[in-house]
Amino acid sequence: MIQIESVTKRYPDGTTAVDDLSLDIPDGSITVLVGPSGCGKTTTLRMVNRMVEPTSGRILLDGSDITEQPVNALRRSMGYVIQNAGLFQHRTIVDNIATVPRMLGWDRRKARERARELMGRVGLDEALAKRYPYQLSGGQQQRVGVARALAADPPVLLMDEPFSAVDPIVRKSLQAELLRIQQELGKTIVFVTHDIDEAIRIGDMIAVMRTGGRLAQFAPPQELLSSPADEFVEDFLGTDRGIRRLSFFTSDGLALERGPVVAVDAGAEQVARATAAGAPYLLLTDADGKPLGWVAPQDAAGGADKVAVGSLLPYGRPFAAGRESLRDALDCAVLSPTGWAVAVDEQGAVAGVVSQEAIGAAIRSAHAGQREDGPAVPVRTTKAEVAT
Ligand SMILES: Nc1ncnc2c1ncn2[C@@H]1O[C@H](COP(=O)(O)OP(=O)(O)OP(=O)(O)O)[C@@H](O)[C@H]1O
Repeated sequence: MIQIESVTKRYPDGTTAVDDLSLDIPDGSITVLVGPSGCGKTTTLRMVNRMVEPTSGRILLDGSDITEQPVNALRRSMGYVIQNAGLFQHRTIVDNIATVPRMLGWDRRKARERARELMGRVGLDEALAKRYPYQLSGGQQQRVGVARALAADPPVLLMDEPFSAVDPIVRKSLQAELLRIQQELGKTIVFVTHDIDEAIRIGDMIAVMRTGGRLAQFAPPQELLSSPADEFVEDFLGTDRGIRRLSFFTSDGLALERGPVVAVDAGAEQVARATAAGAPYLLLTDADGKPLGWVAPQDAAGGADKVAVGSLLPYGRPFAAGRESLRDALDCAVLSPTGWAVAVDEQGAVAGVVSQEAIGAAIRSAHAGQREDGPAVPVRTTKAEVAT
């Protein structure tokens, strides 16, 4: 655990960058420092690896004051990733990643082997190993930066706005990759960003800082969204926090209906049975159970096999039953022309359909459950999928 105890940093020009900050950063999870520009996030991160020394207070790593060990040893136990990756331009990708192992005295072959293994782990094609950084995209360079920080297998990763310079789609895939790596390797990650959406997507714990280097709130994302400590945090979270909070509720408990689902070769009798279930539309599926589209019951009364597939209403984006959140289910229902969301299993076959009203009821009961039981525990798989 990293414990930041009453730490203050005043720069020589009198700027107070961090003011009496105390934080317990748990092991094996992602803690995000978030806040407006200039609120002291980078200064805090750099005090953890002693690139900046506090004016007062102290920082403990596994119970020991970090000033008690040689600074080089401390930094070797902490990978460091920065915006734009900070790669060595004159070194190949594989040698960039092998930098720290080489510094630690590994022979070249072993260090390069490790580097190639890490390329796979961060989703880089091995064919890029011999290239130079300028021959890679921004997103690929950030992956190299993460691989380089992981090379000596440090227990701690410090990441300073690592994904800020890439476009939103690449950024989402880097976030998903980080969550996957975190699940596999269980590192203690301290991540700085000014983007609250990024913080909510990847953080297990989020420290919201305000200008002047003071802590506004330290809480898991779902608690931040449900109970912001004050107006500053509320404003910082933005207007749609109710919707975003739904990302933390699984779609597990949704009552999926199979009644209105009929195969494309269903005859008039089966259609009549499905119609009797009372849903305003029927969902037709192909021979593998995959969704084809919606049809009004009266238009299929002669049998689903008589309906032209081209005339079906589109089913929109289905959601993965149980694996995606209530937010995904609601999004699917809102975007569906019928107001019903389609749930699919891992093979993409229809698991059932669900109306906006039923999703609304599930949201109400999830909120009621949360009020009784305290903050909901985030579903990690859901979270990883949110980031993809
Ligand atoms: N070396 C320095 N000397 C003087 N003031 C500094 C120094 N480094 C940072 N500051 C000031 O300290 C405050 C906190 O800076 P810091 O970089 O930690 O903030 P930040 O939250 O990471 O900002 P950003 O999101 O813009 O990167 C700012 O007012 C900044 O101008």
